[in-house]
Amino acid sequence: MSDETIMVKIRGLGKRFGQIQALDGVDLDIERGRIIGLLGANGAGKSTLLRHIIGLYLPDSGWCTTLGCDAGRLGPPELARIGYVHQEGELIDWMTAAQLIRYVSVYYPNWNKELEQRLVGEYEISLKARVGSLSPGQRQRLAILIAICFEPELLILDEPAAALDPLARAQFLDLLLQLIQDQKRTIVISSHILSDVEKVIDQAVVMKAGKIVADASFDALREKYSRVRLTSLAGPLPEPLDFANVLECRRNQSEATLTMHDLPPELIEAAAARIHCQAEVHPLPLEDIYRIVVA
Ligand SMILES: Nc1ncnc2c1ncn2[C@@H]1O[C@H](COP(=O)(O)OP(=O)(O)OP(=O)(O)O)[C@@H](O)[C@H]1O
Repeated sequence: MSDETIMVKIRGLGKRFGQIQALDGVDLDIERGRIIGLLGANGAGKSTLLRHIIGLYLPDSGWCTTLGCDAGRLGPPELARIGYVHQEGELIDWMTAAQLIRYVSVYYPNWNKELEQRLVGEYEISLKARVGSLSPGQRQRLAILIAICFEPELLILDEPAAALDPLARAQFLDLLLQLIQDQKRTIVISSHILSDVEKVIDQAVVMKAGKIVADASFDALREKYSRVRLTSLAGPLPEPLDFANVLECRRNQSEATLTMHDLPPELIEAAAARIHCQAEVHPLPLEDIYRIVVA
């Protein structure tokens, strides 16, 4: 794949904080135009990985290039193409929201004034309020506005929705969906709210104890895992059920719900017909896929 299409390339990345191996041999390619969900339990290494991508941390071993440049040496031209929103977003507290927006926007020739005005309205940002007086959710909205309005090619979102109320989260997801209409934009989003993430991502990267344990297109994961509801058409279900590739089974006399992997719907339906059952095959929600992958 040409380097033009790879926004971030990571090989053998390792980072230790004292006794803690926060990253342990991470390899990852992030392609242009993708929206990637970075998932993992608390302490899995997500924020540490994202901070390496933008050069805030330097690796102990391995390397990371971002926009074709060693991440530790990103300069103003590259940083002007990267947006970053994180949980502890540091904003300038003594300014009003309006002053902060103006202060940031002058640095960016691409600043999208129309998007700014739309987000100020949709997010109900009080322009006259001092940044330091805003609630965590209001600060988060302001941080999102600032990271998005200069139209970065690469947008790194570290738990961007953690402080948002359900309505603001839904608005934020809509906004992400609009942003990715632009095929050139790439978004990496870490979040624990998997029901949100699954609405927008097309690649899932799952971390556990500093390693990547899954890196796949979301479509491939949804093909790999399925939930099957079996209903007996004649008499009780056989005991045991003669099905391959079953990860979990809940059943009673006449119905069963199976979590399965690597079995196409045609084969599931054929196996169900052999035991006189009807099978409904559904994709597995991301939350369940995640549970299986990190087990
Ligand atoms: N600056 C630091 N100093 C010391 N330890 C750190 C530092 N940053 C991260 N760690 C440790 O590295 C590990 C990975 O942390 P990281 O913040 O990357 O995890 P995470 O997956 O983002 O977690 P969460 O979902 O809770 O945000 C944790 O054990 C954390 O305590």
